[in-house]
Amino acid sequence: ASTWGAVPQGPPAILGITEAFKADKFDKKINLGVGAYRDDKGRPYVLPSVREAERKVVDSRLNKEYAGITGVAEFPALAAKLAYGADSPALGRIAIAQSISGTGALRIGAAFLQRFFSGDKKIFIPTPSWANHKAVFTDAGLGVEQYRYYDKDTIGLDFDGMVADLEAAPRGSAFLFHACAHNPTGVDPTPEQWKEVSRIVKKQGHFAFFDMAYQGFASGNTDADAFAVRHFVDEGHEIALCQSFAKNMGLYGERVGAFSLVCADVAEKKRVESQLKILIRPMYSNPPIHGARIAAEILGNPELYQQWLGEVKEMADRIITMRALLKDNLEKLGSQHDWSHITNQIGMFAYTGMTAEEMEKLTKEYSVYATKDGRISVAGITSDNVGRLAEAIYKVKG
Ligand SMILES: Cc1[nH+]cc(COP(=O)(O)O)c(/C=N/[C@@H](CC(=O)O)C(=O)O)c1O
Repeated sequence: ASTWGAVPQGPPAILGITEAFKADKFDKKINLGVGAYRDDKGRPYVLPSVREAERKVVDSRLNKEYAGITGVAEFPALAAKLAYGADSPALGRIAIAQSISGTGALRIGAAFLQRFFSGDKKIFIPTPSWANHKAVFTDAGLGVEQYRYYDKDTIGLDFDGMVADLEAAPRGSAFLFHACAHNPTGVDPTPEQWKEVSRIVKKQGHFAFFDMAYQGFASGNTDADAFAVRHFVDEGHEIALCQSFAKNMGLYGERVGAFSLVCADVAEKKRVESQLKILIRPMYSNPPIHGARIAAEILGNPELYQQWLGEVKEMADRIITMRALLKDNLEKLGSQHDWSHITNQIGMFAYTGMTAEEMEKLTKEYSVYATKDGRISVAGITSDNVGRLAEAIYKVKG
């Protein structure tokens, strides 16, 4: 038999939708499957502040030497300031390493838990969660369990179910929380609900593991989007945090992110950071330098930082406007459904509440491409296609 004769064919990944979209010849086809921002003309968007920062980096004619294991020197501390707040008293006791974007941060965190977590080597993730979460944690050797999160009847948060599952889990369990812009539902806890979750997590001695892939991109305000993370730290939780700069800086393919652990004190932070290095070195040794230099240039340069804040708010505002336009168009067509979830939800995605069959019809009959779970990437909606999208949804669902 051949060397790899036993290797089975795997199922198509999420990117299967993009292939089908590309194959569709209809000139008014709409792609709502891709998890990346698009401008109002449906094009990928390179932020001007990123272009400017990149020009500065290139003009500085830096060498191409290895970064340290924890990344481009000035980047991690700047990423921590963005997430935790420049004036956070915790900054000095946070162990942090640059990562290969958000996925890489999740993988470092999963591997660290697998190696050092004192509780059960498993993590509770929301139902539903990002399609890749389960595989990242499982491949790192962690068990994965679910907690209730989305309520399909209200197309909102099943807060009572979430609380019940937090209470029912064994003391000292690890829980994954989406810090803002929950993927795929777009449904976030309110600040009041986050305060209640923090209280229960503390009471149960649970460990809070945050995935913050959309800071600034959700509400348009980097501080507002970091509320949950900062509240938990203020309440004394020693959290884990995964950051991605894919969406909020549009650095998708540059793979810029960070993984951090809030420690008890500086001595613990030093020990933890030493173990992060021991874990990262055999994983990929050290991270790519170009994207992190761009991000550090933006985060470290006051003018560029202000320019970037404006641009990330523009992206968030366009998403918010498209949500409102879609809801208005559906109502103008005479749809009797309550579509308020489309504008109540936040971030890149909207959970329409449509069934797999309805999503199938949207694709087959109207060339609207999206995942079967009813998730649409709002970034794929433009002023030009929102009318046709509303008509398609109205014809399929009424
Ligand atoms: C919640 C969440 N966490 C982490 C990531 C990883 O992003 P990275 O590019 O590694 O920084 C993504 C990406 N989500 C979109 C893209 C993808 O699936 O890869 C998506 O849901 O389409 C998330 O939605």
